[in-house]
Amino acid sequence: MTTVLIKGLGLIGSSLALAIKQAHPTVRIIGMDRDAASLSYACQQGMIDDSEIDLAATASQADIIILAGPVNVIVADLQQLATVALKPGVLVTDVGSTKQVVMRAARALQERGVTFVGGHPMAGSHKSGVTAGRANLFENAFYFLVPGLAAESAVEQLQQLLRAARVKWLTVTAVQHDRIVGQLSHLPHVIAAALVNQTQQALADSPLGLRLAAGGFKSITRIASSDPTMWAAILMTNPELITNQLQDYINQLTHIKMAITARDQQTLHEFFAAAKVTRDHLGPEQLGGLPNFFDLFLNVPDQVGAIADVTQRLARAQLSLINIHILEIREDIDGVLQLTFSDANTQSQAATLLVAAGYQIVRRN
Ligand SMILES: NC(=O)c1ccc[n+]([C@@H]2O[C@H](COP(=O)([O-])OP(=O)(O)OC[C@H]3O[C@@H](n4cnc5c(N)ncnc54)[C@H](O)[C@@H]3O)[C@@H](O)[C@H]2O)c1
Ligand SMILES: O=C(O)C(=O)C[C@]1(C(=O)O)C=C[C@@H](O)C=C1
Repeated sequence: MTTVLIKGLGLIGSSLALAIKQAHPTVRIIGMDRDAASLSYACQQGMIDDSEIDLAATASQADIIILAGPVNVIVADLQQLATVALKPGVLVTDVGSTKQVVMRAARALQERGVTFVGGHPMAGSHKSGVTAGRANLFENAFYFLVPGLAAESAVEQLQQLLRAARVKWLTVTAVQHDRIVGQLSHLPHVIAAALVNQTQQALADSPLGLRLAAGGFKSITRIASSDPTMWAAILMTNPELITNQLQDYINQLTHIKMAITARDQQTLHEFFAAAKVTRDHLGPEQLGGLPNFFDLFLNVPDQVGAIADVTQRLARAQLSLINIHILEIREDIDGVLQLTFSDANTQSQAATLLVAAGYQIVRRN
């Protein structure tokens, strides 16, 4: 029986566990996480078979080890794995969003003859944690592989293990990876967070402030809701490339600022026209991955049992919730519940059901 150890059972680790179980129900999955509640949730949901807390003591049981914590934790795990007993023939991989630092950290392990394949599914979400995990999170998305010194058979073994994830595999070097992903993922996260922070400050004196935002602000800033720990770790492990890309971006802003100052209509038009041509050629089929998560924002009264009423109605109709988040419940004032579903159909059925029960949907994403 194959044993897979997944360390870090958050969004990505749990989604991989679900995909592995789907294609290989007999594989034994050992889950590791510093958060006990995540481990017990994963056990209850059948994502994992066993939970452990000590990597050094558990690693030797595994045929495949998947490191799925924040990048700095992956680096520390690789350093630790280089010093402990491992099964002969074990395959180690990771899912970290930066690859040069990870490949460097894997060297000591490789020098011991252990196979390491760097990995990075280019899909995810601004949501984090085990409750957001789902088997089809990566469907149709690119999954970068950095084989380094690993043999082709090791890559095939990993692809076979994760076949239910239905990804598009792409082999790259660590340098290629960090440059492309820096531009397509790391830089946008910096920009989104900077825009939210700057807007918050700029509108601090406006009574409704950010609440007046419509589609434009919401689309460009969704990812500002991502996990700060994960993103700090990513920027700390790809600093040179990101600062260069950030400087190029600042140059673009300076250029457009100068055009606005000079009332240079032609430059402004060219600026937007060039971006439109590029973006219009990127249809959904060119952009990897399925749409993300489907949210309903619901007004709920400040009454005992109000949240239970919502969840019970959904459960009776067999409409599965991925996540529930209380955004605001203040005494004597209606609160807002954020309900997250895995697909548009469930979201729409839930909306119909809840509206029929008298609830008011204030927003849907
Ligand atoms: N979120 C995304 O969109 C995305 C996409 C692709 C890859 N990644 C990468 O995948 C990795 C995991 O990201 P995620 O979105 O699943 O994050 P997450 O926050 O949902 O999960 C991380 C998990 O690691 C656990 N953890 C943190 N430090 C730990 C430690 N020292 N020991 C044990 N467990 C620890 C946390 O408790 C949490 O359960 C990161 O390296 C990230 O860069 C993220
Ligand atoms: O969809 C999102 O919310 C994501 O941020 C996913 C996203 C990205 O596209 O930037 C984030 C980090 C990853 O390493 C890969 C994918």
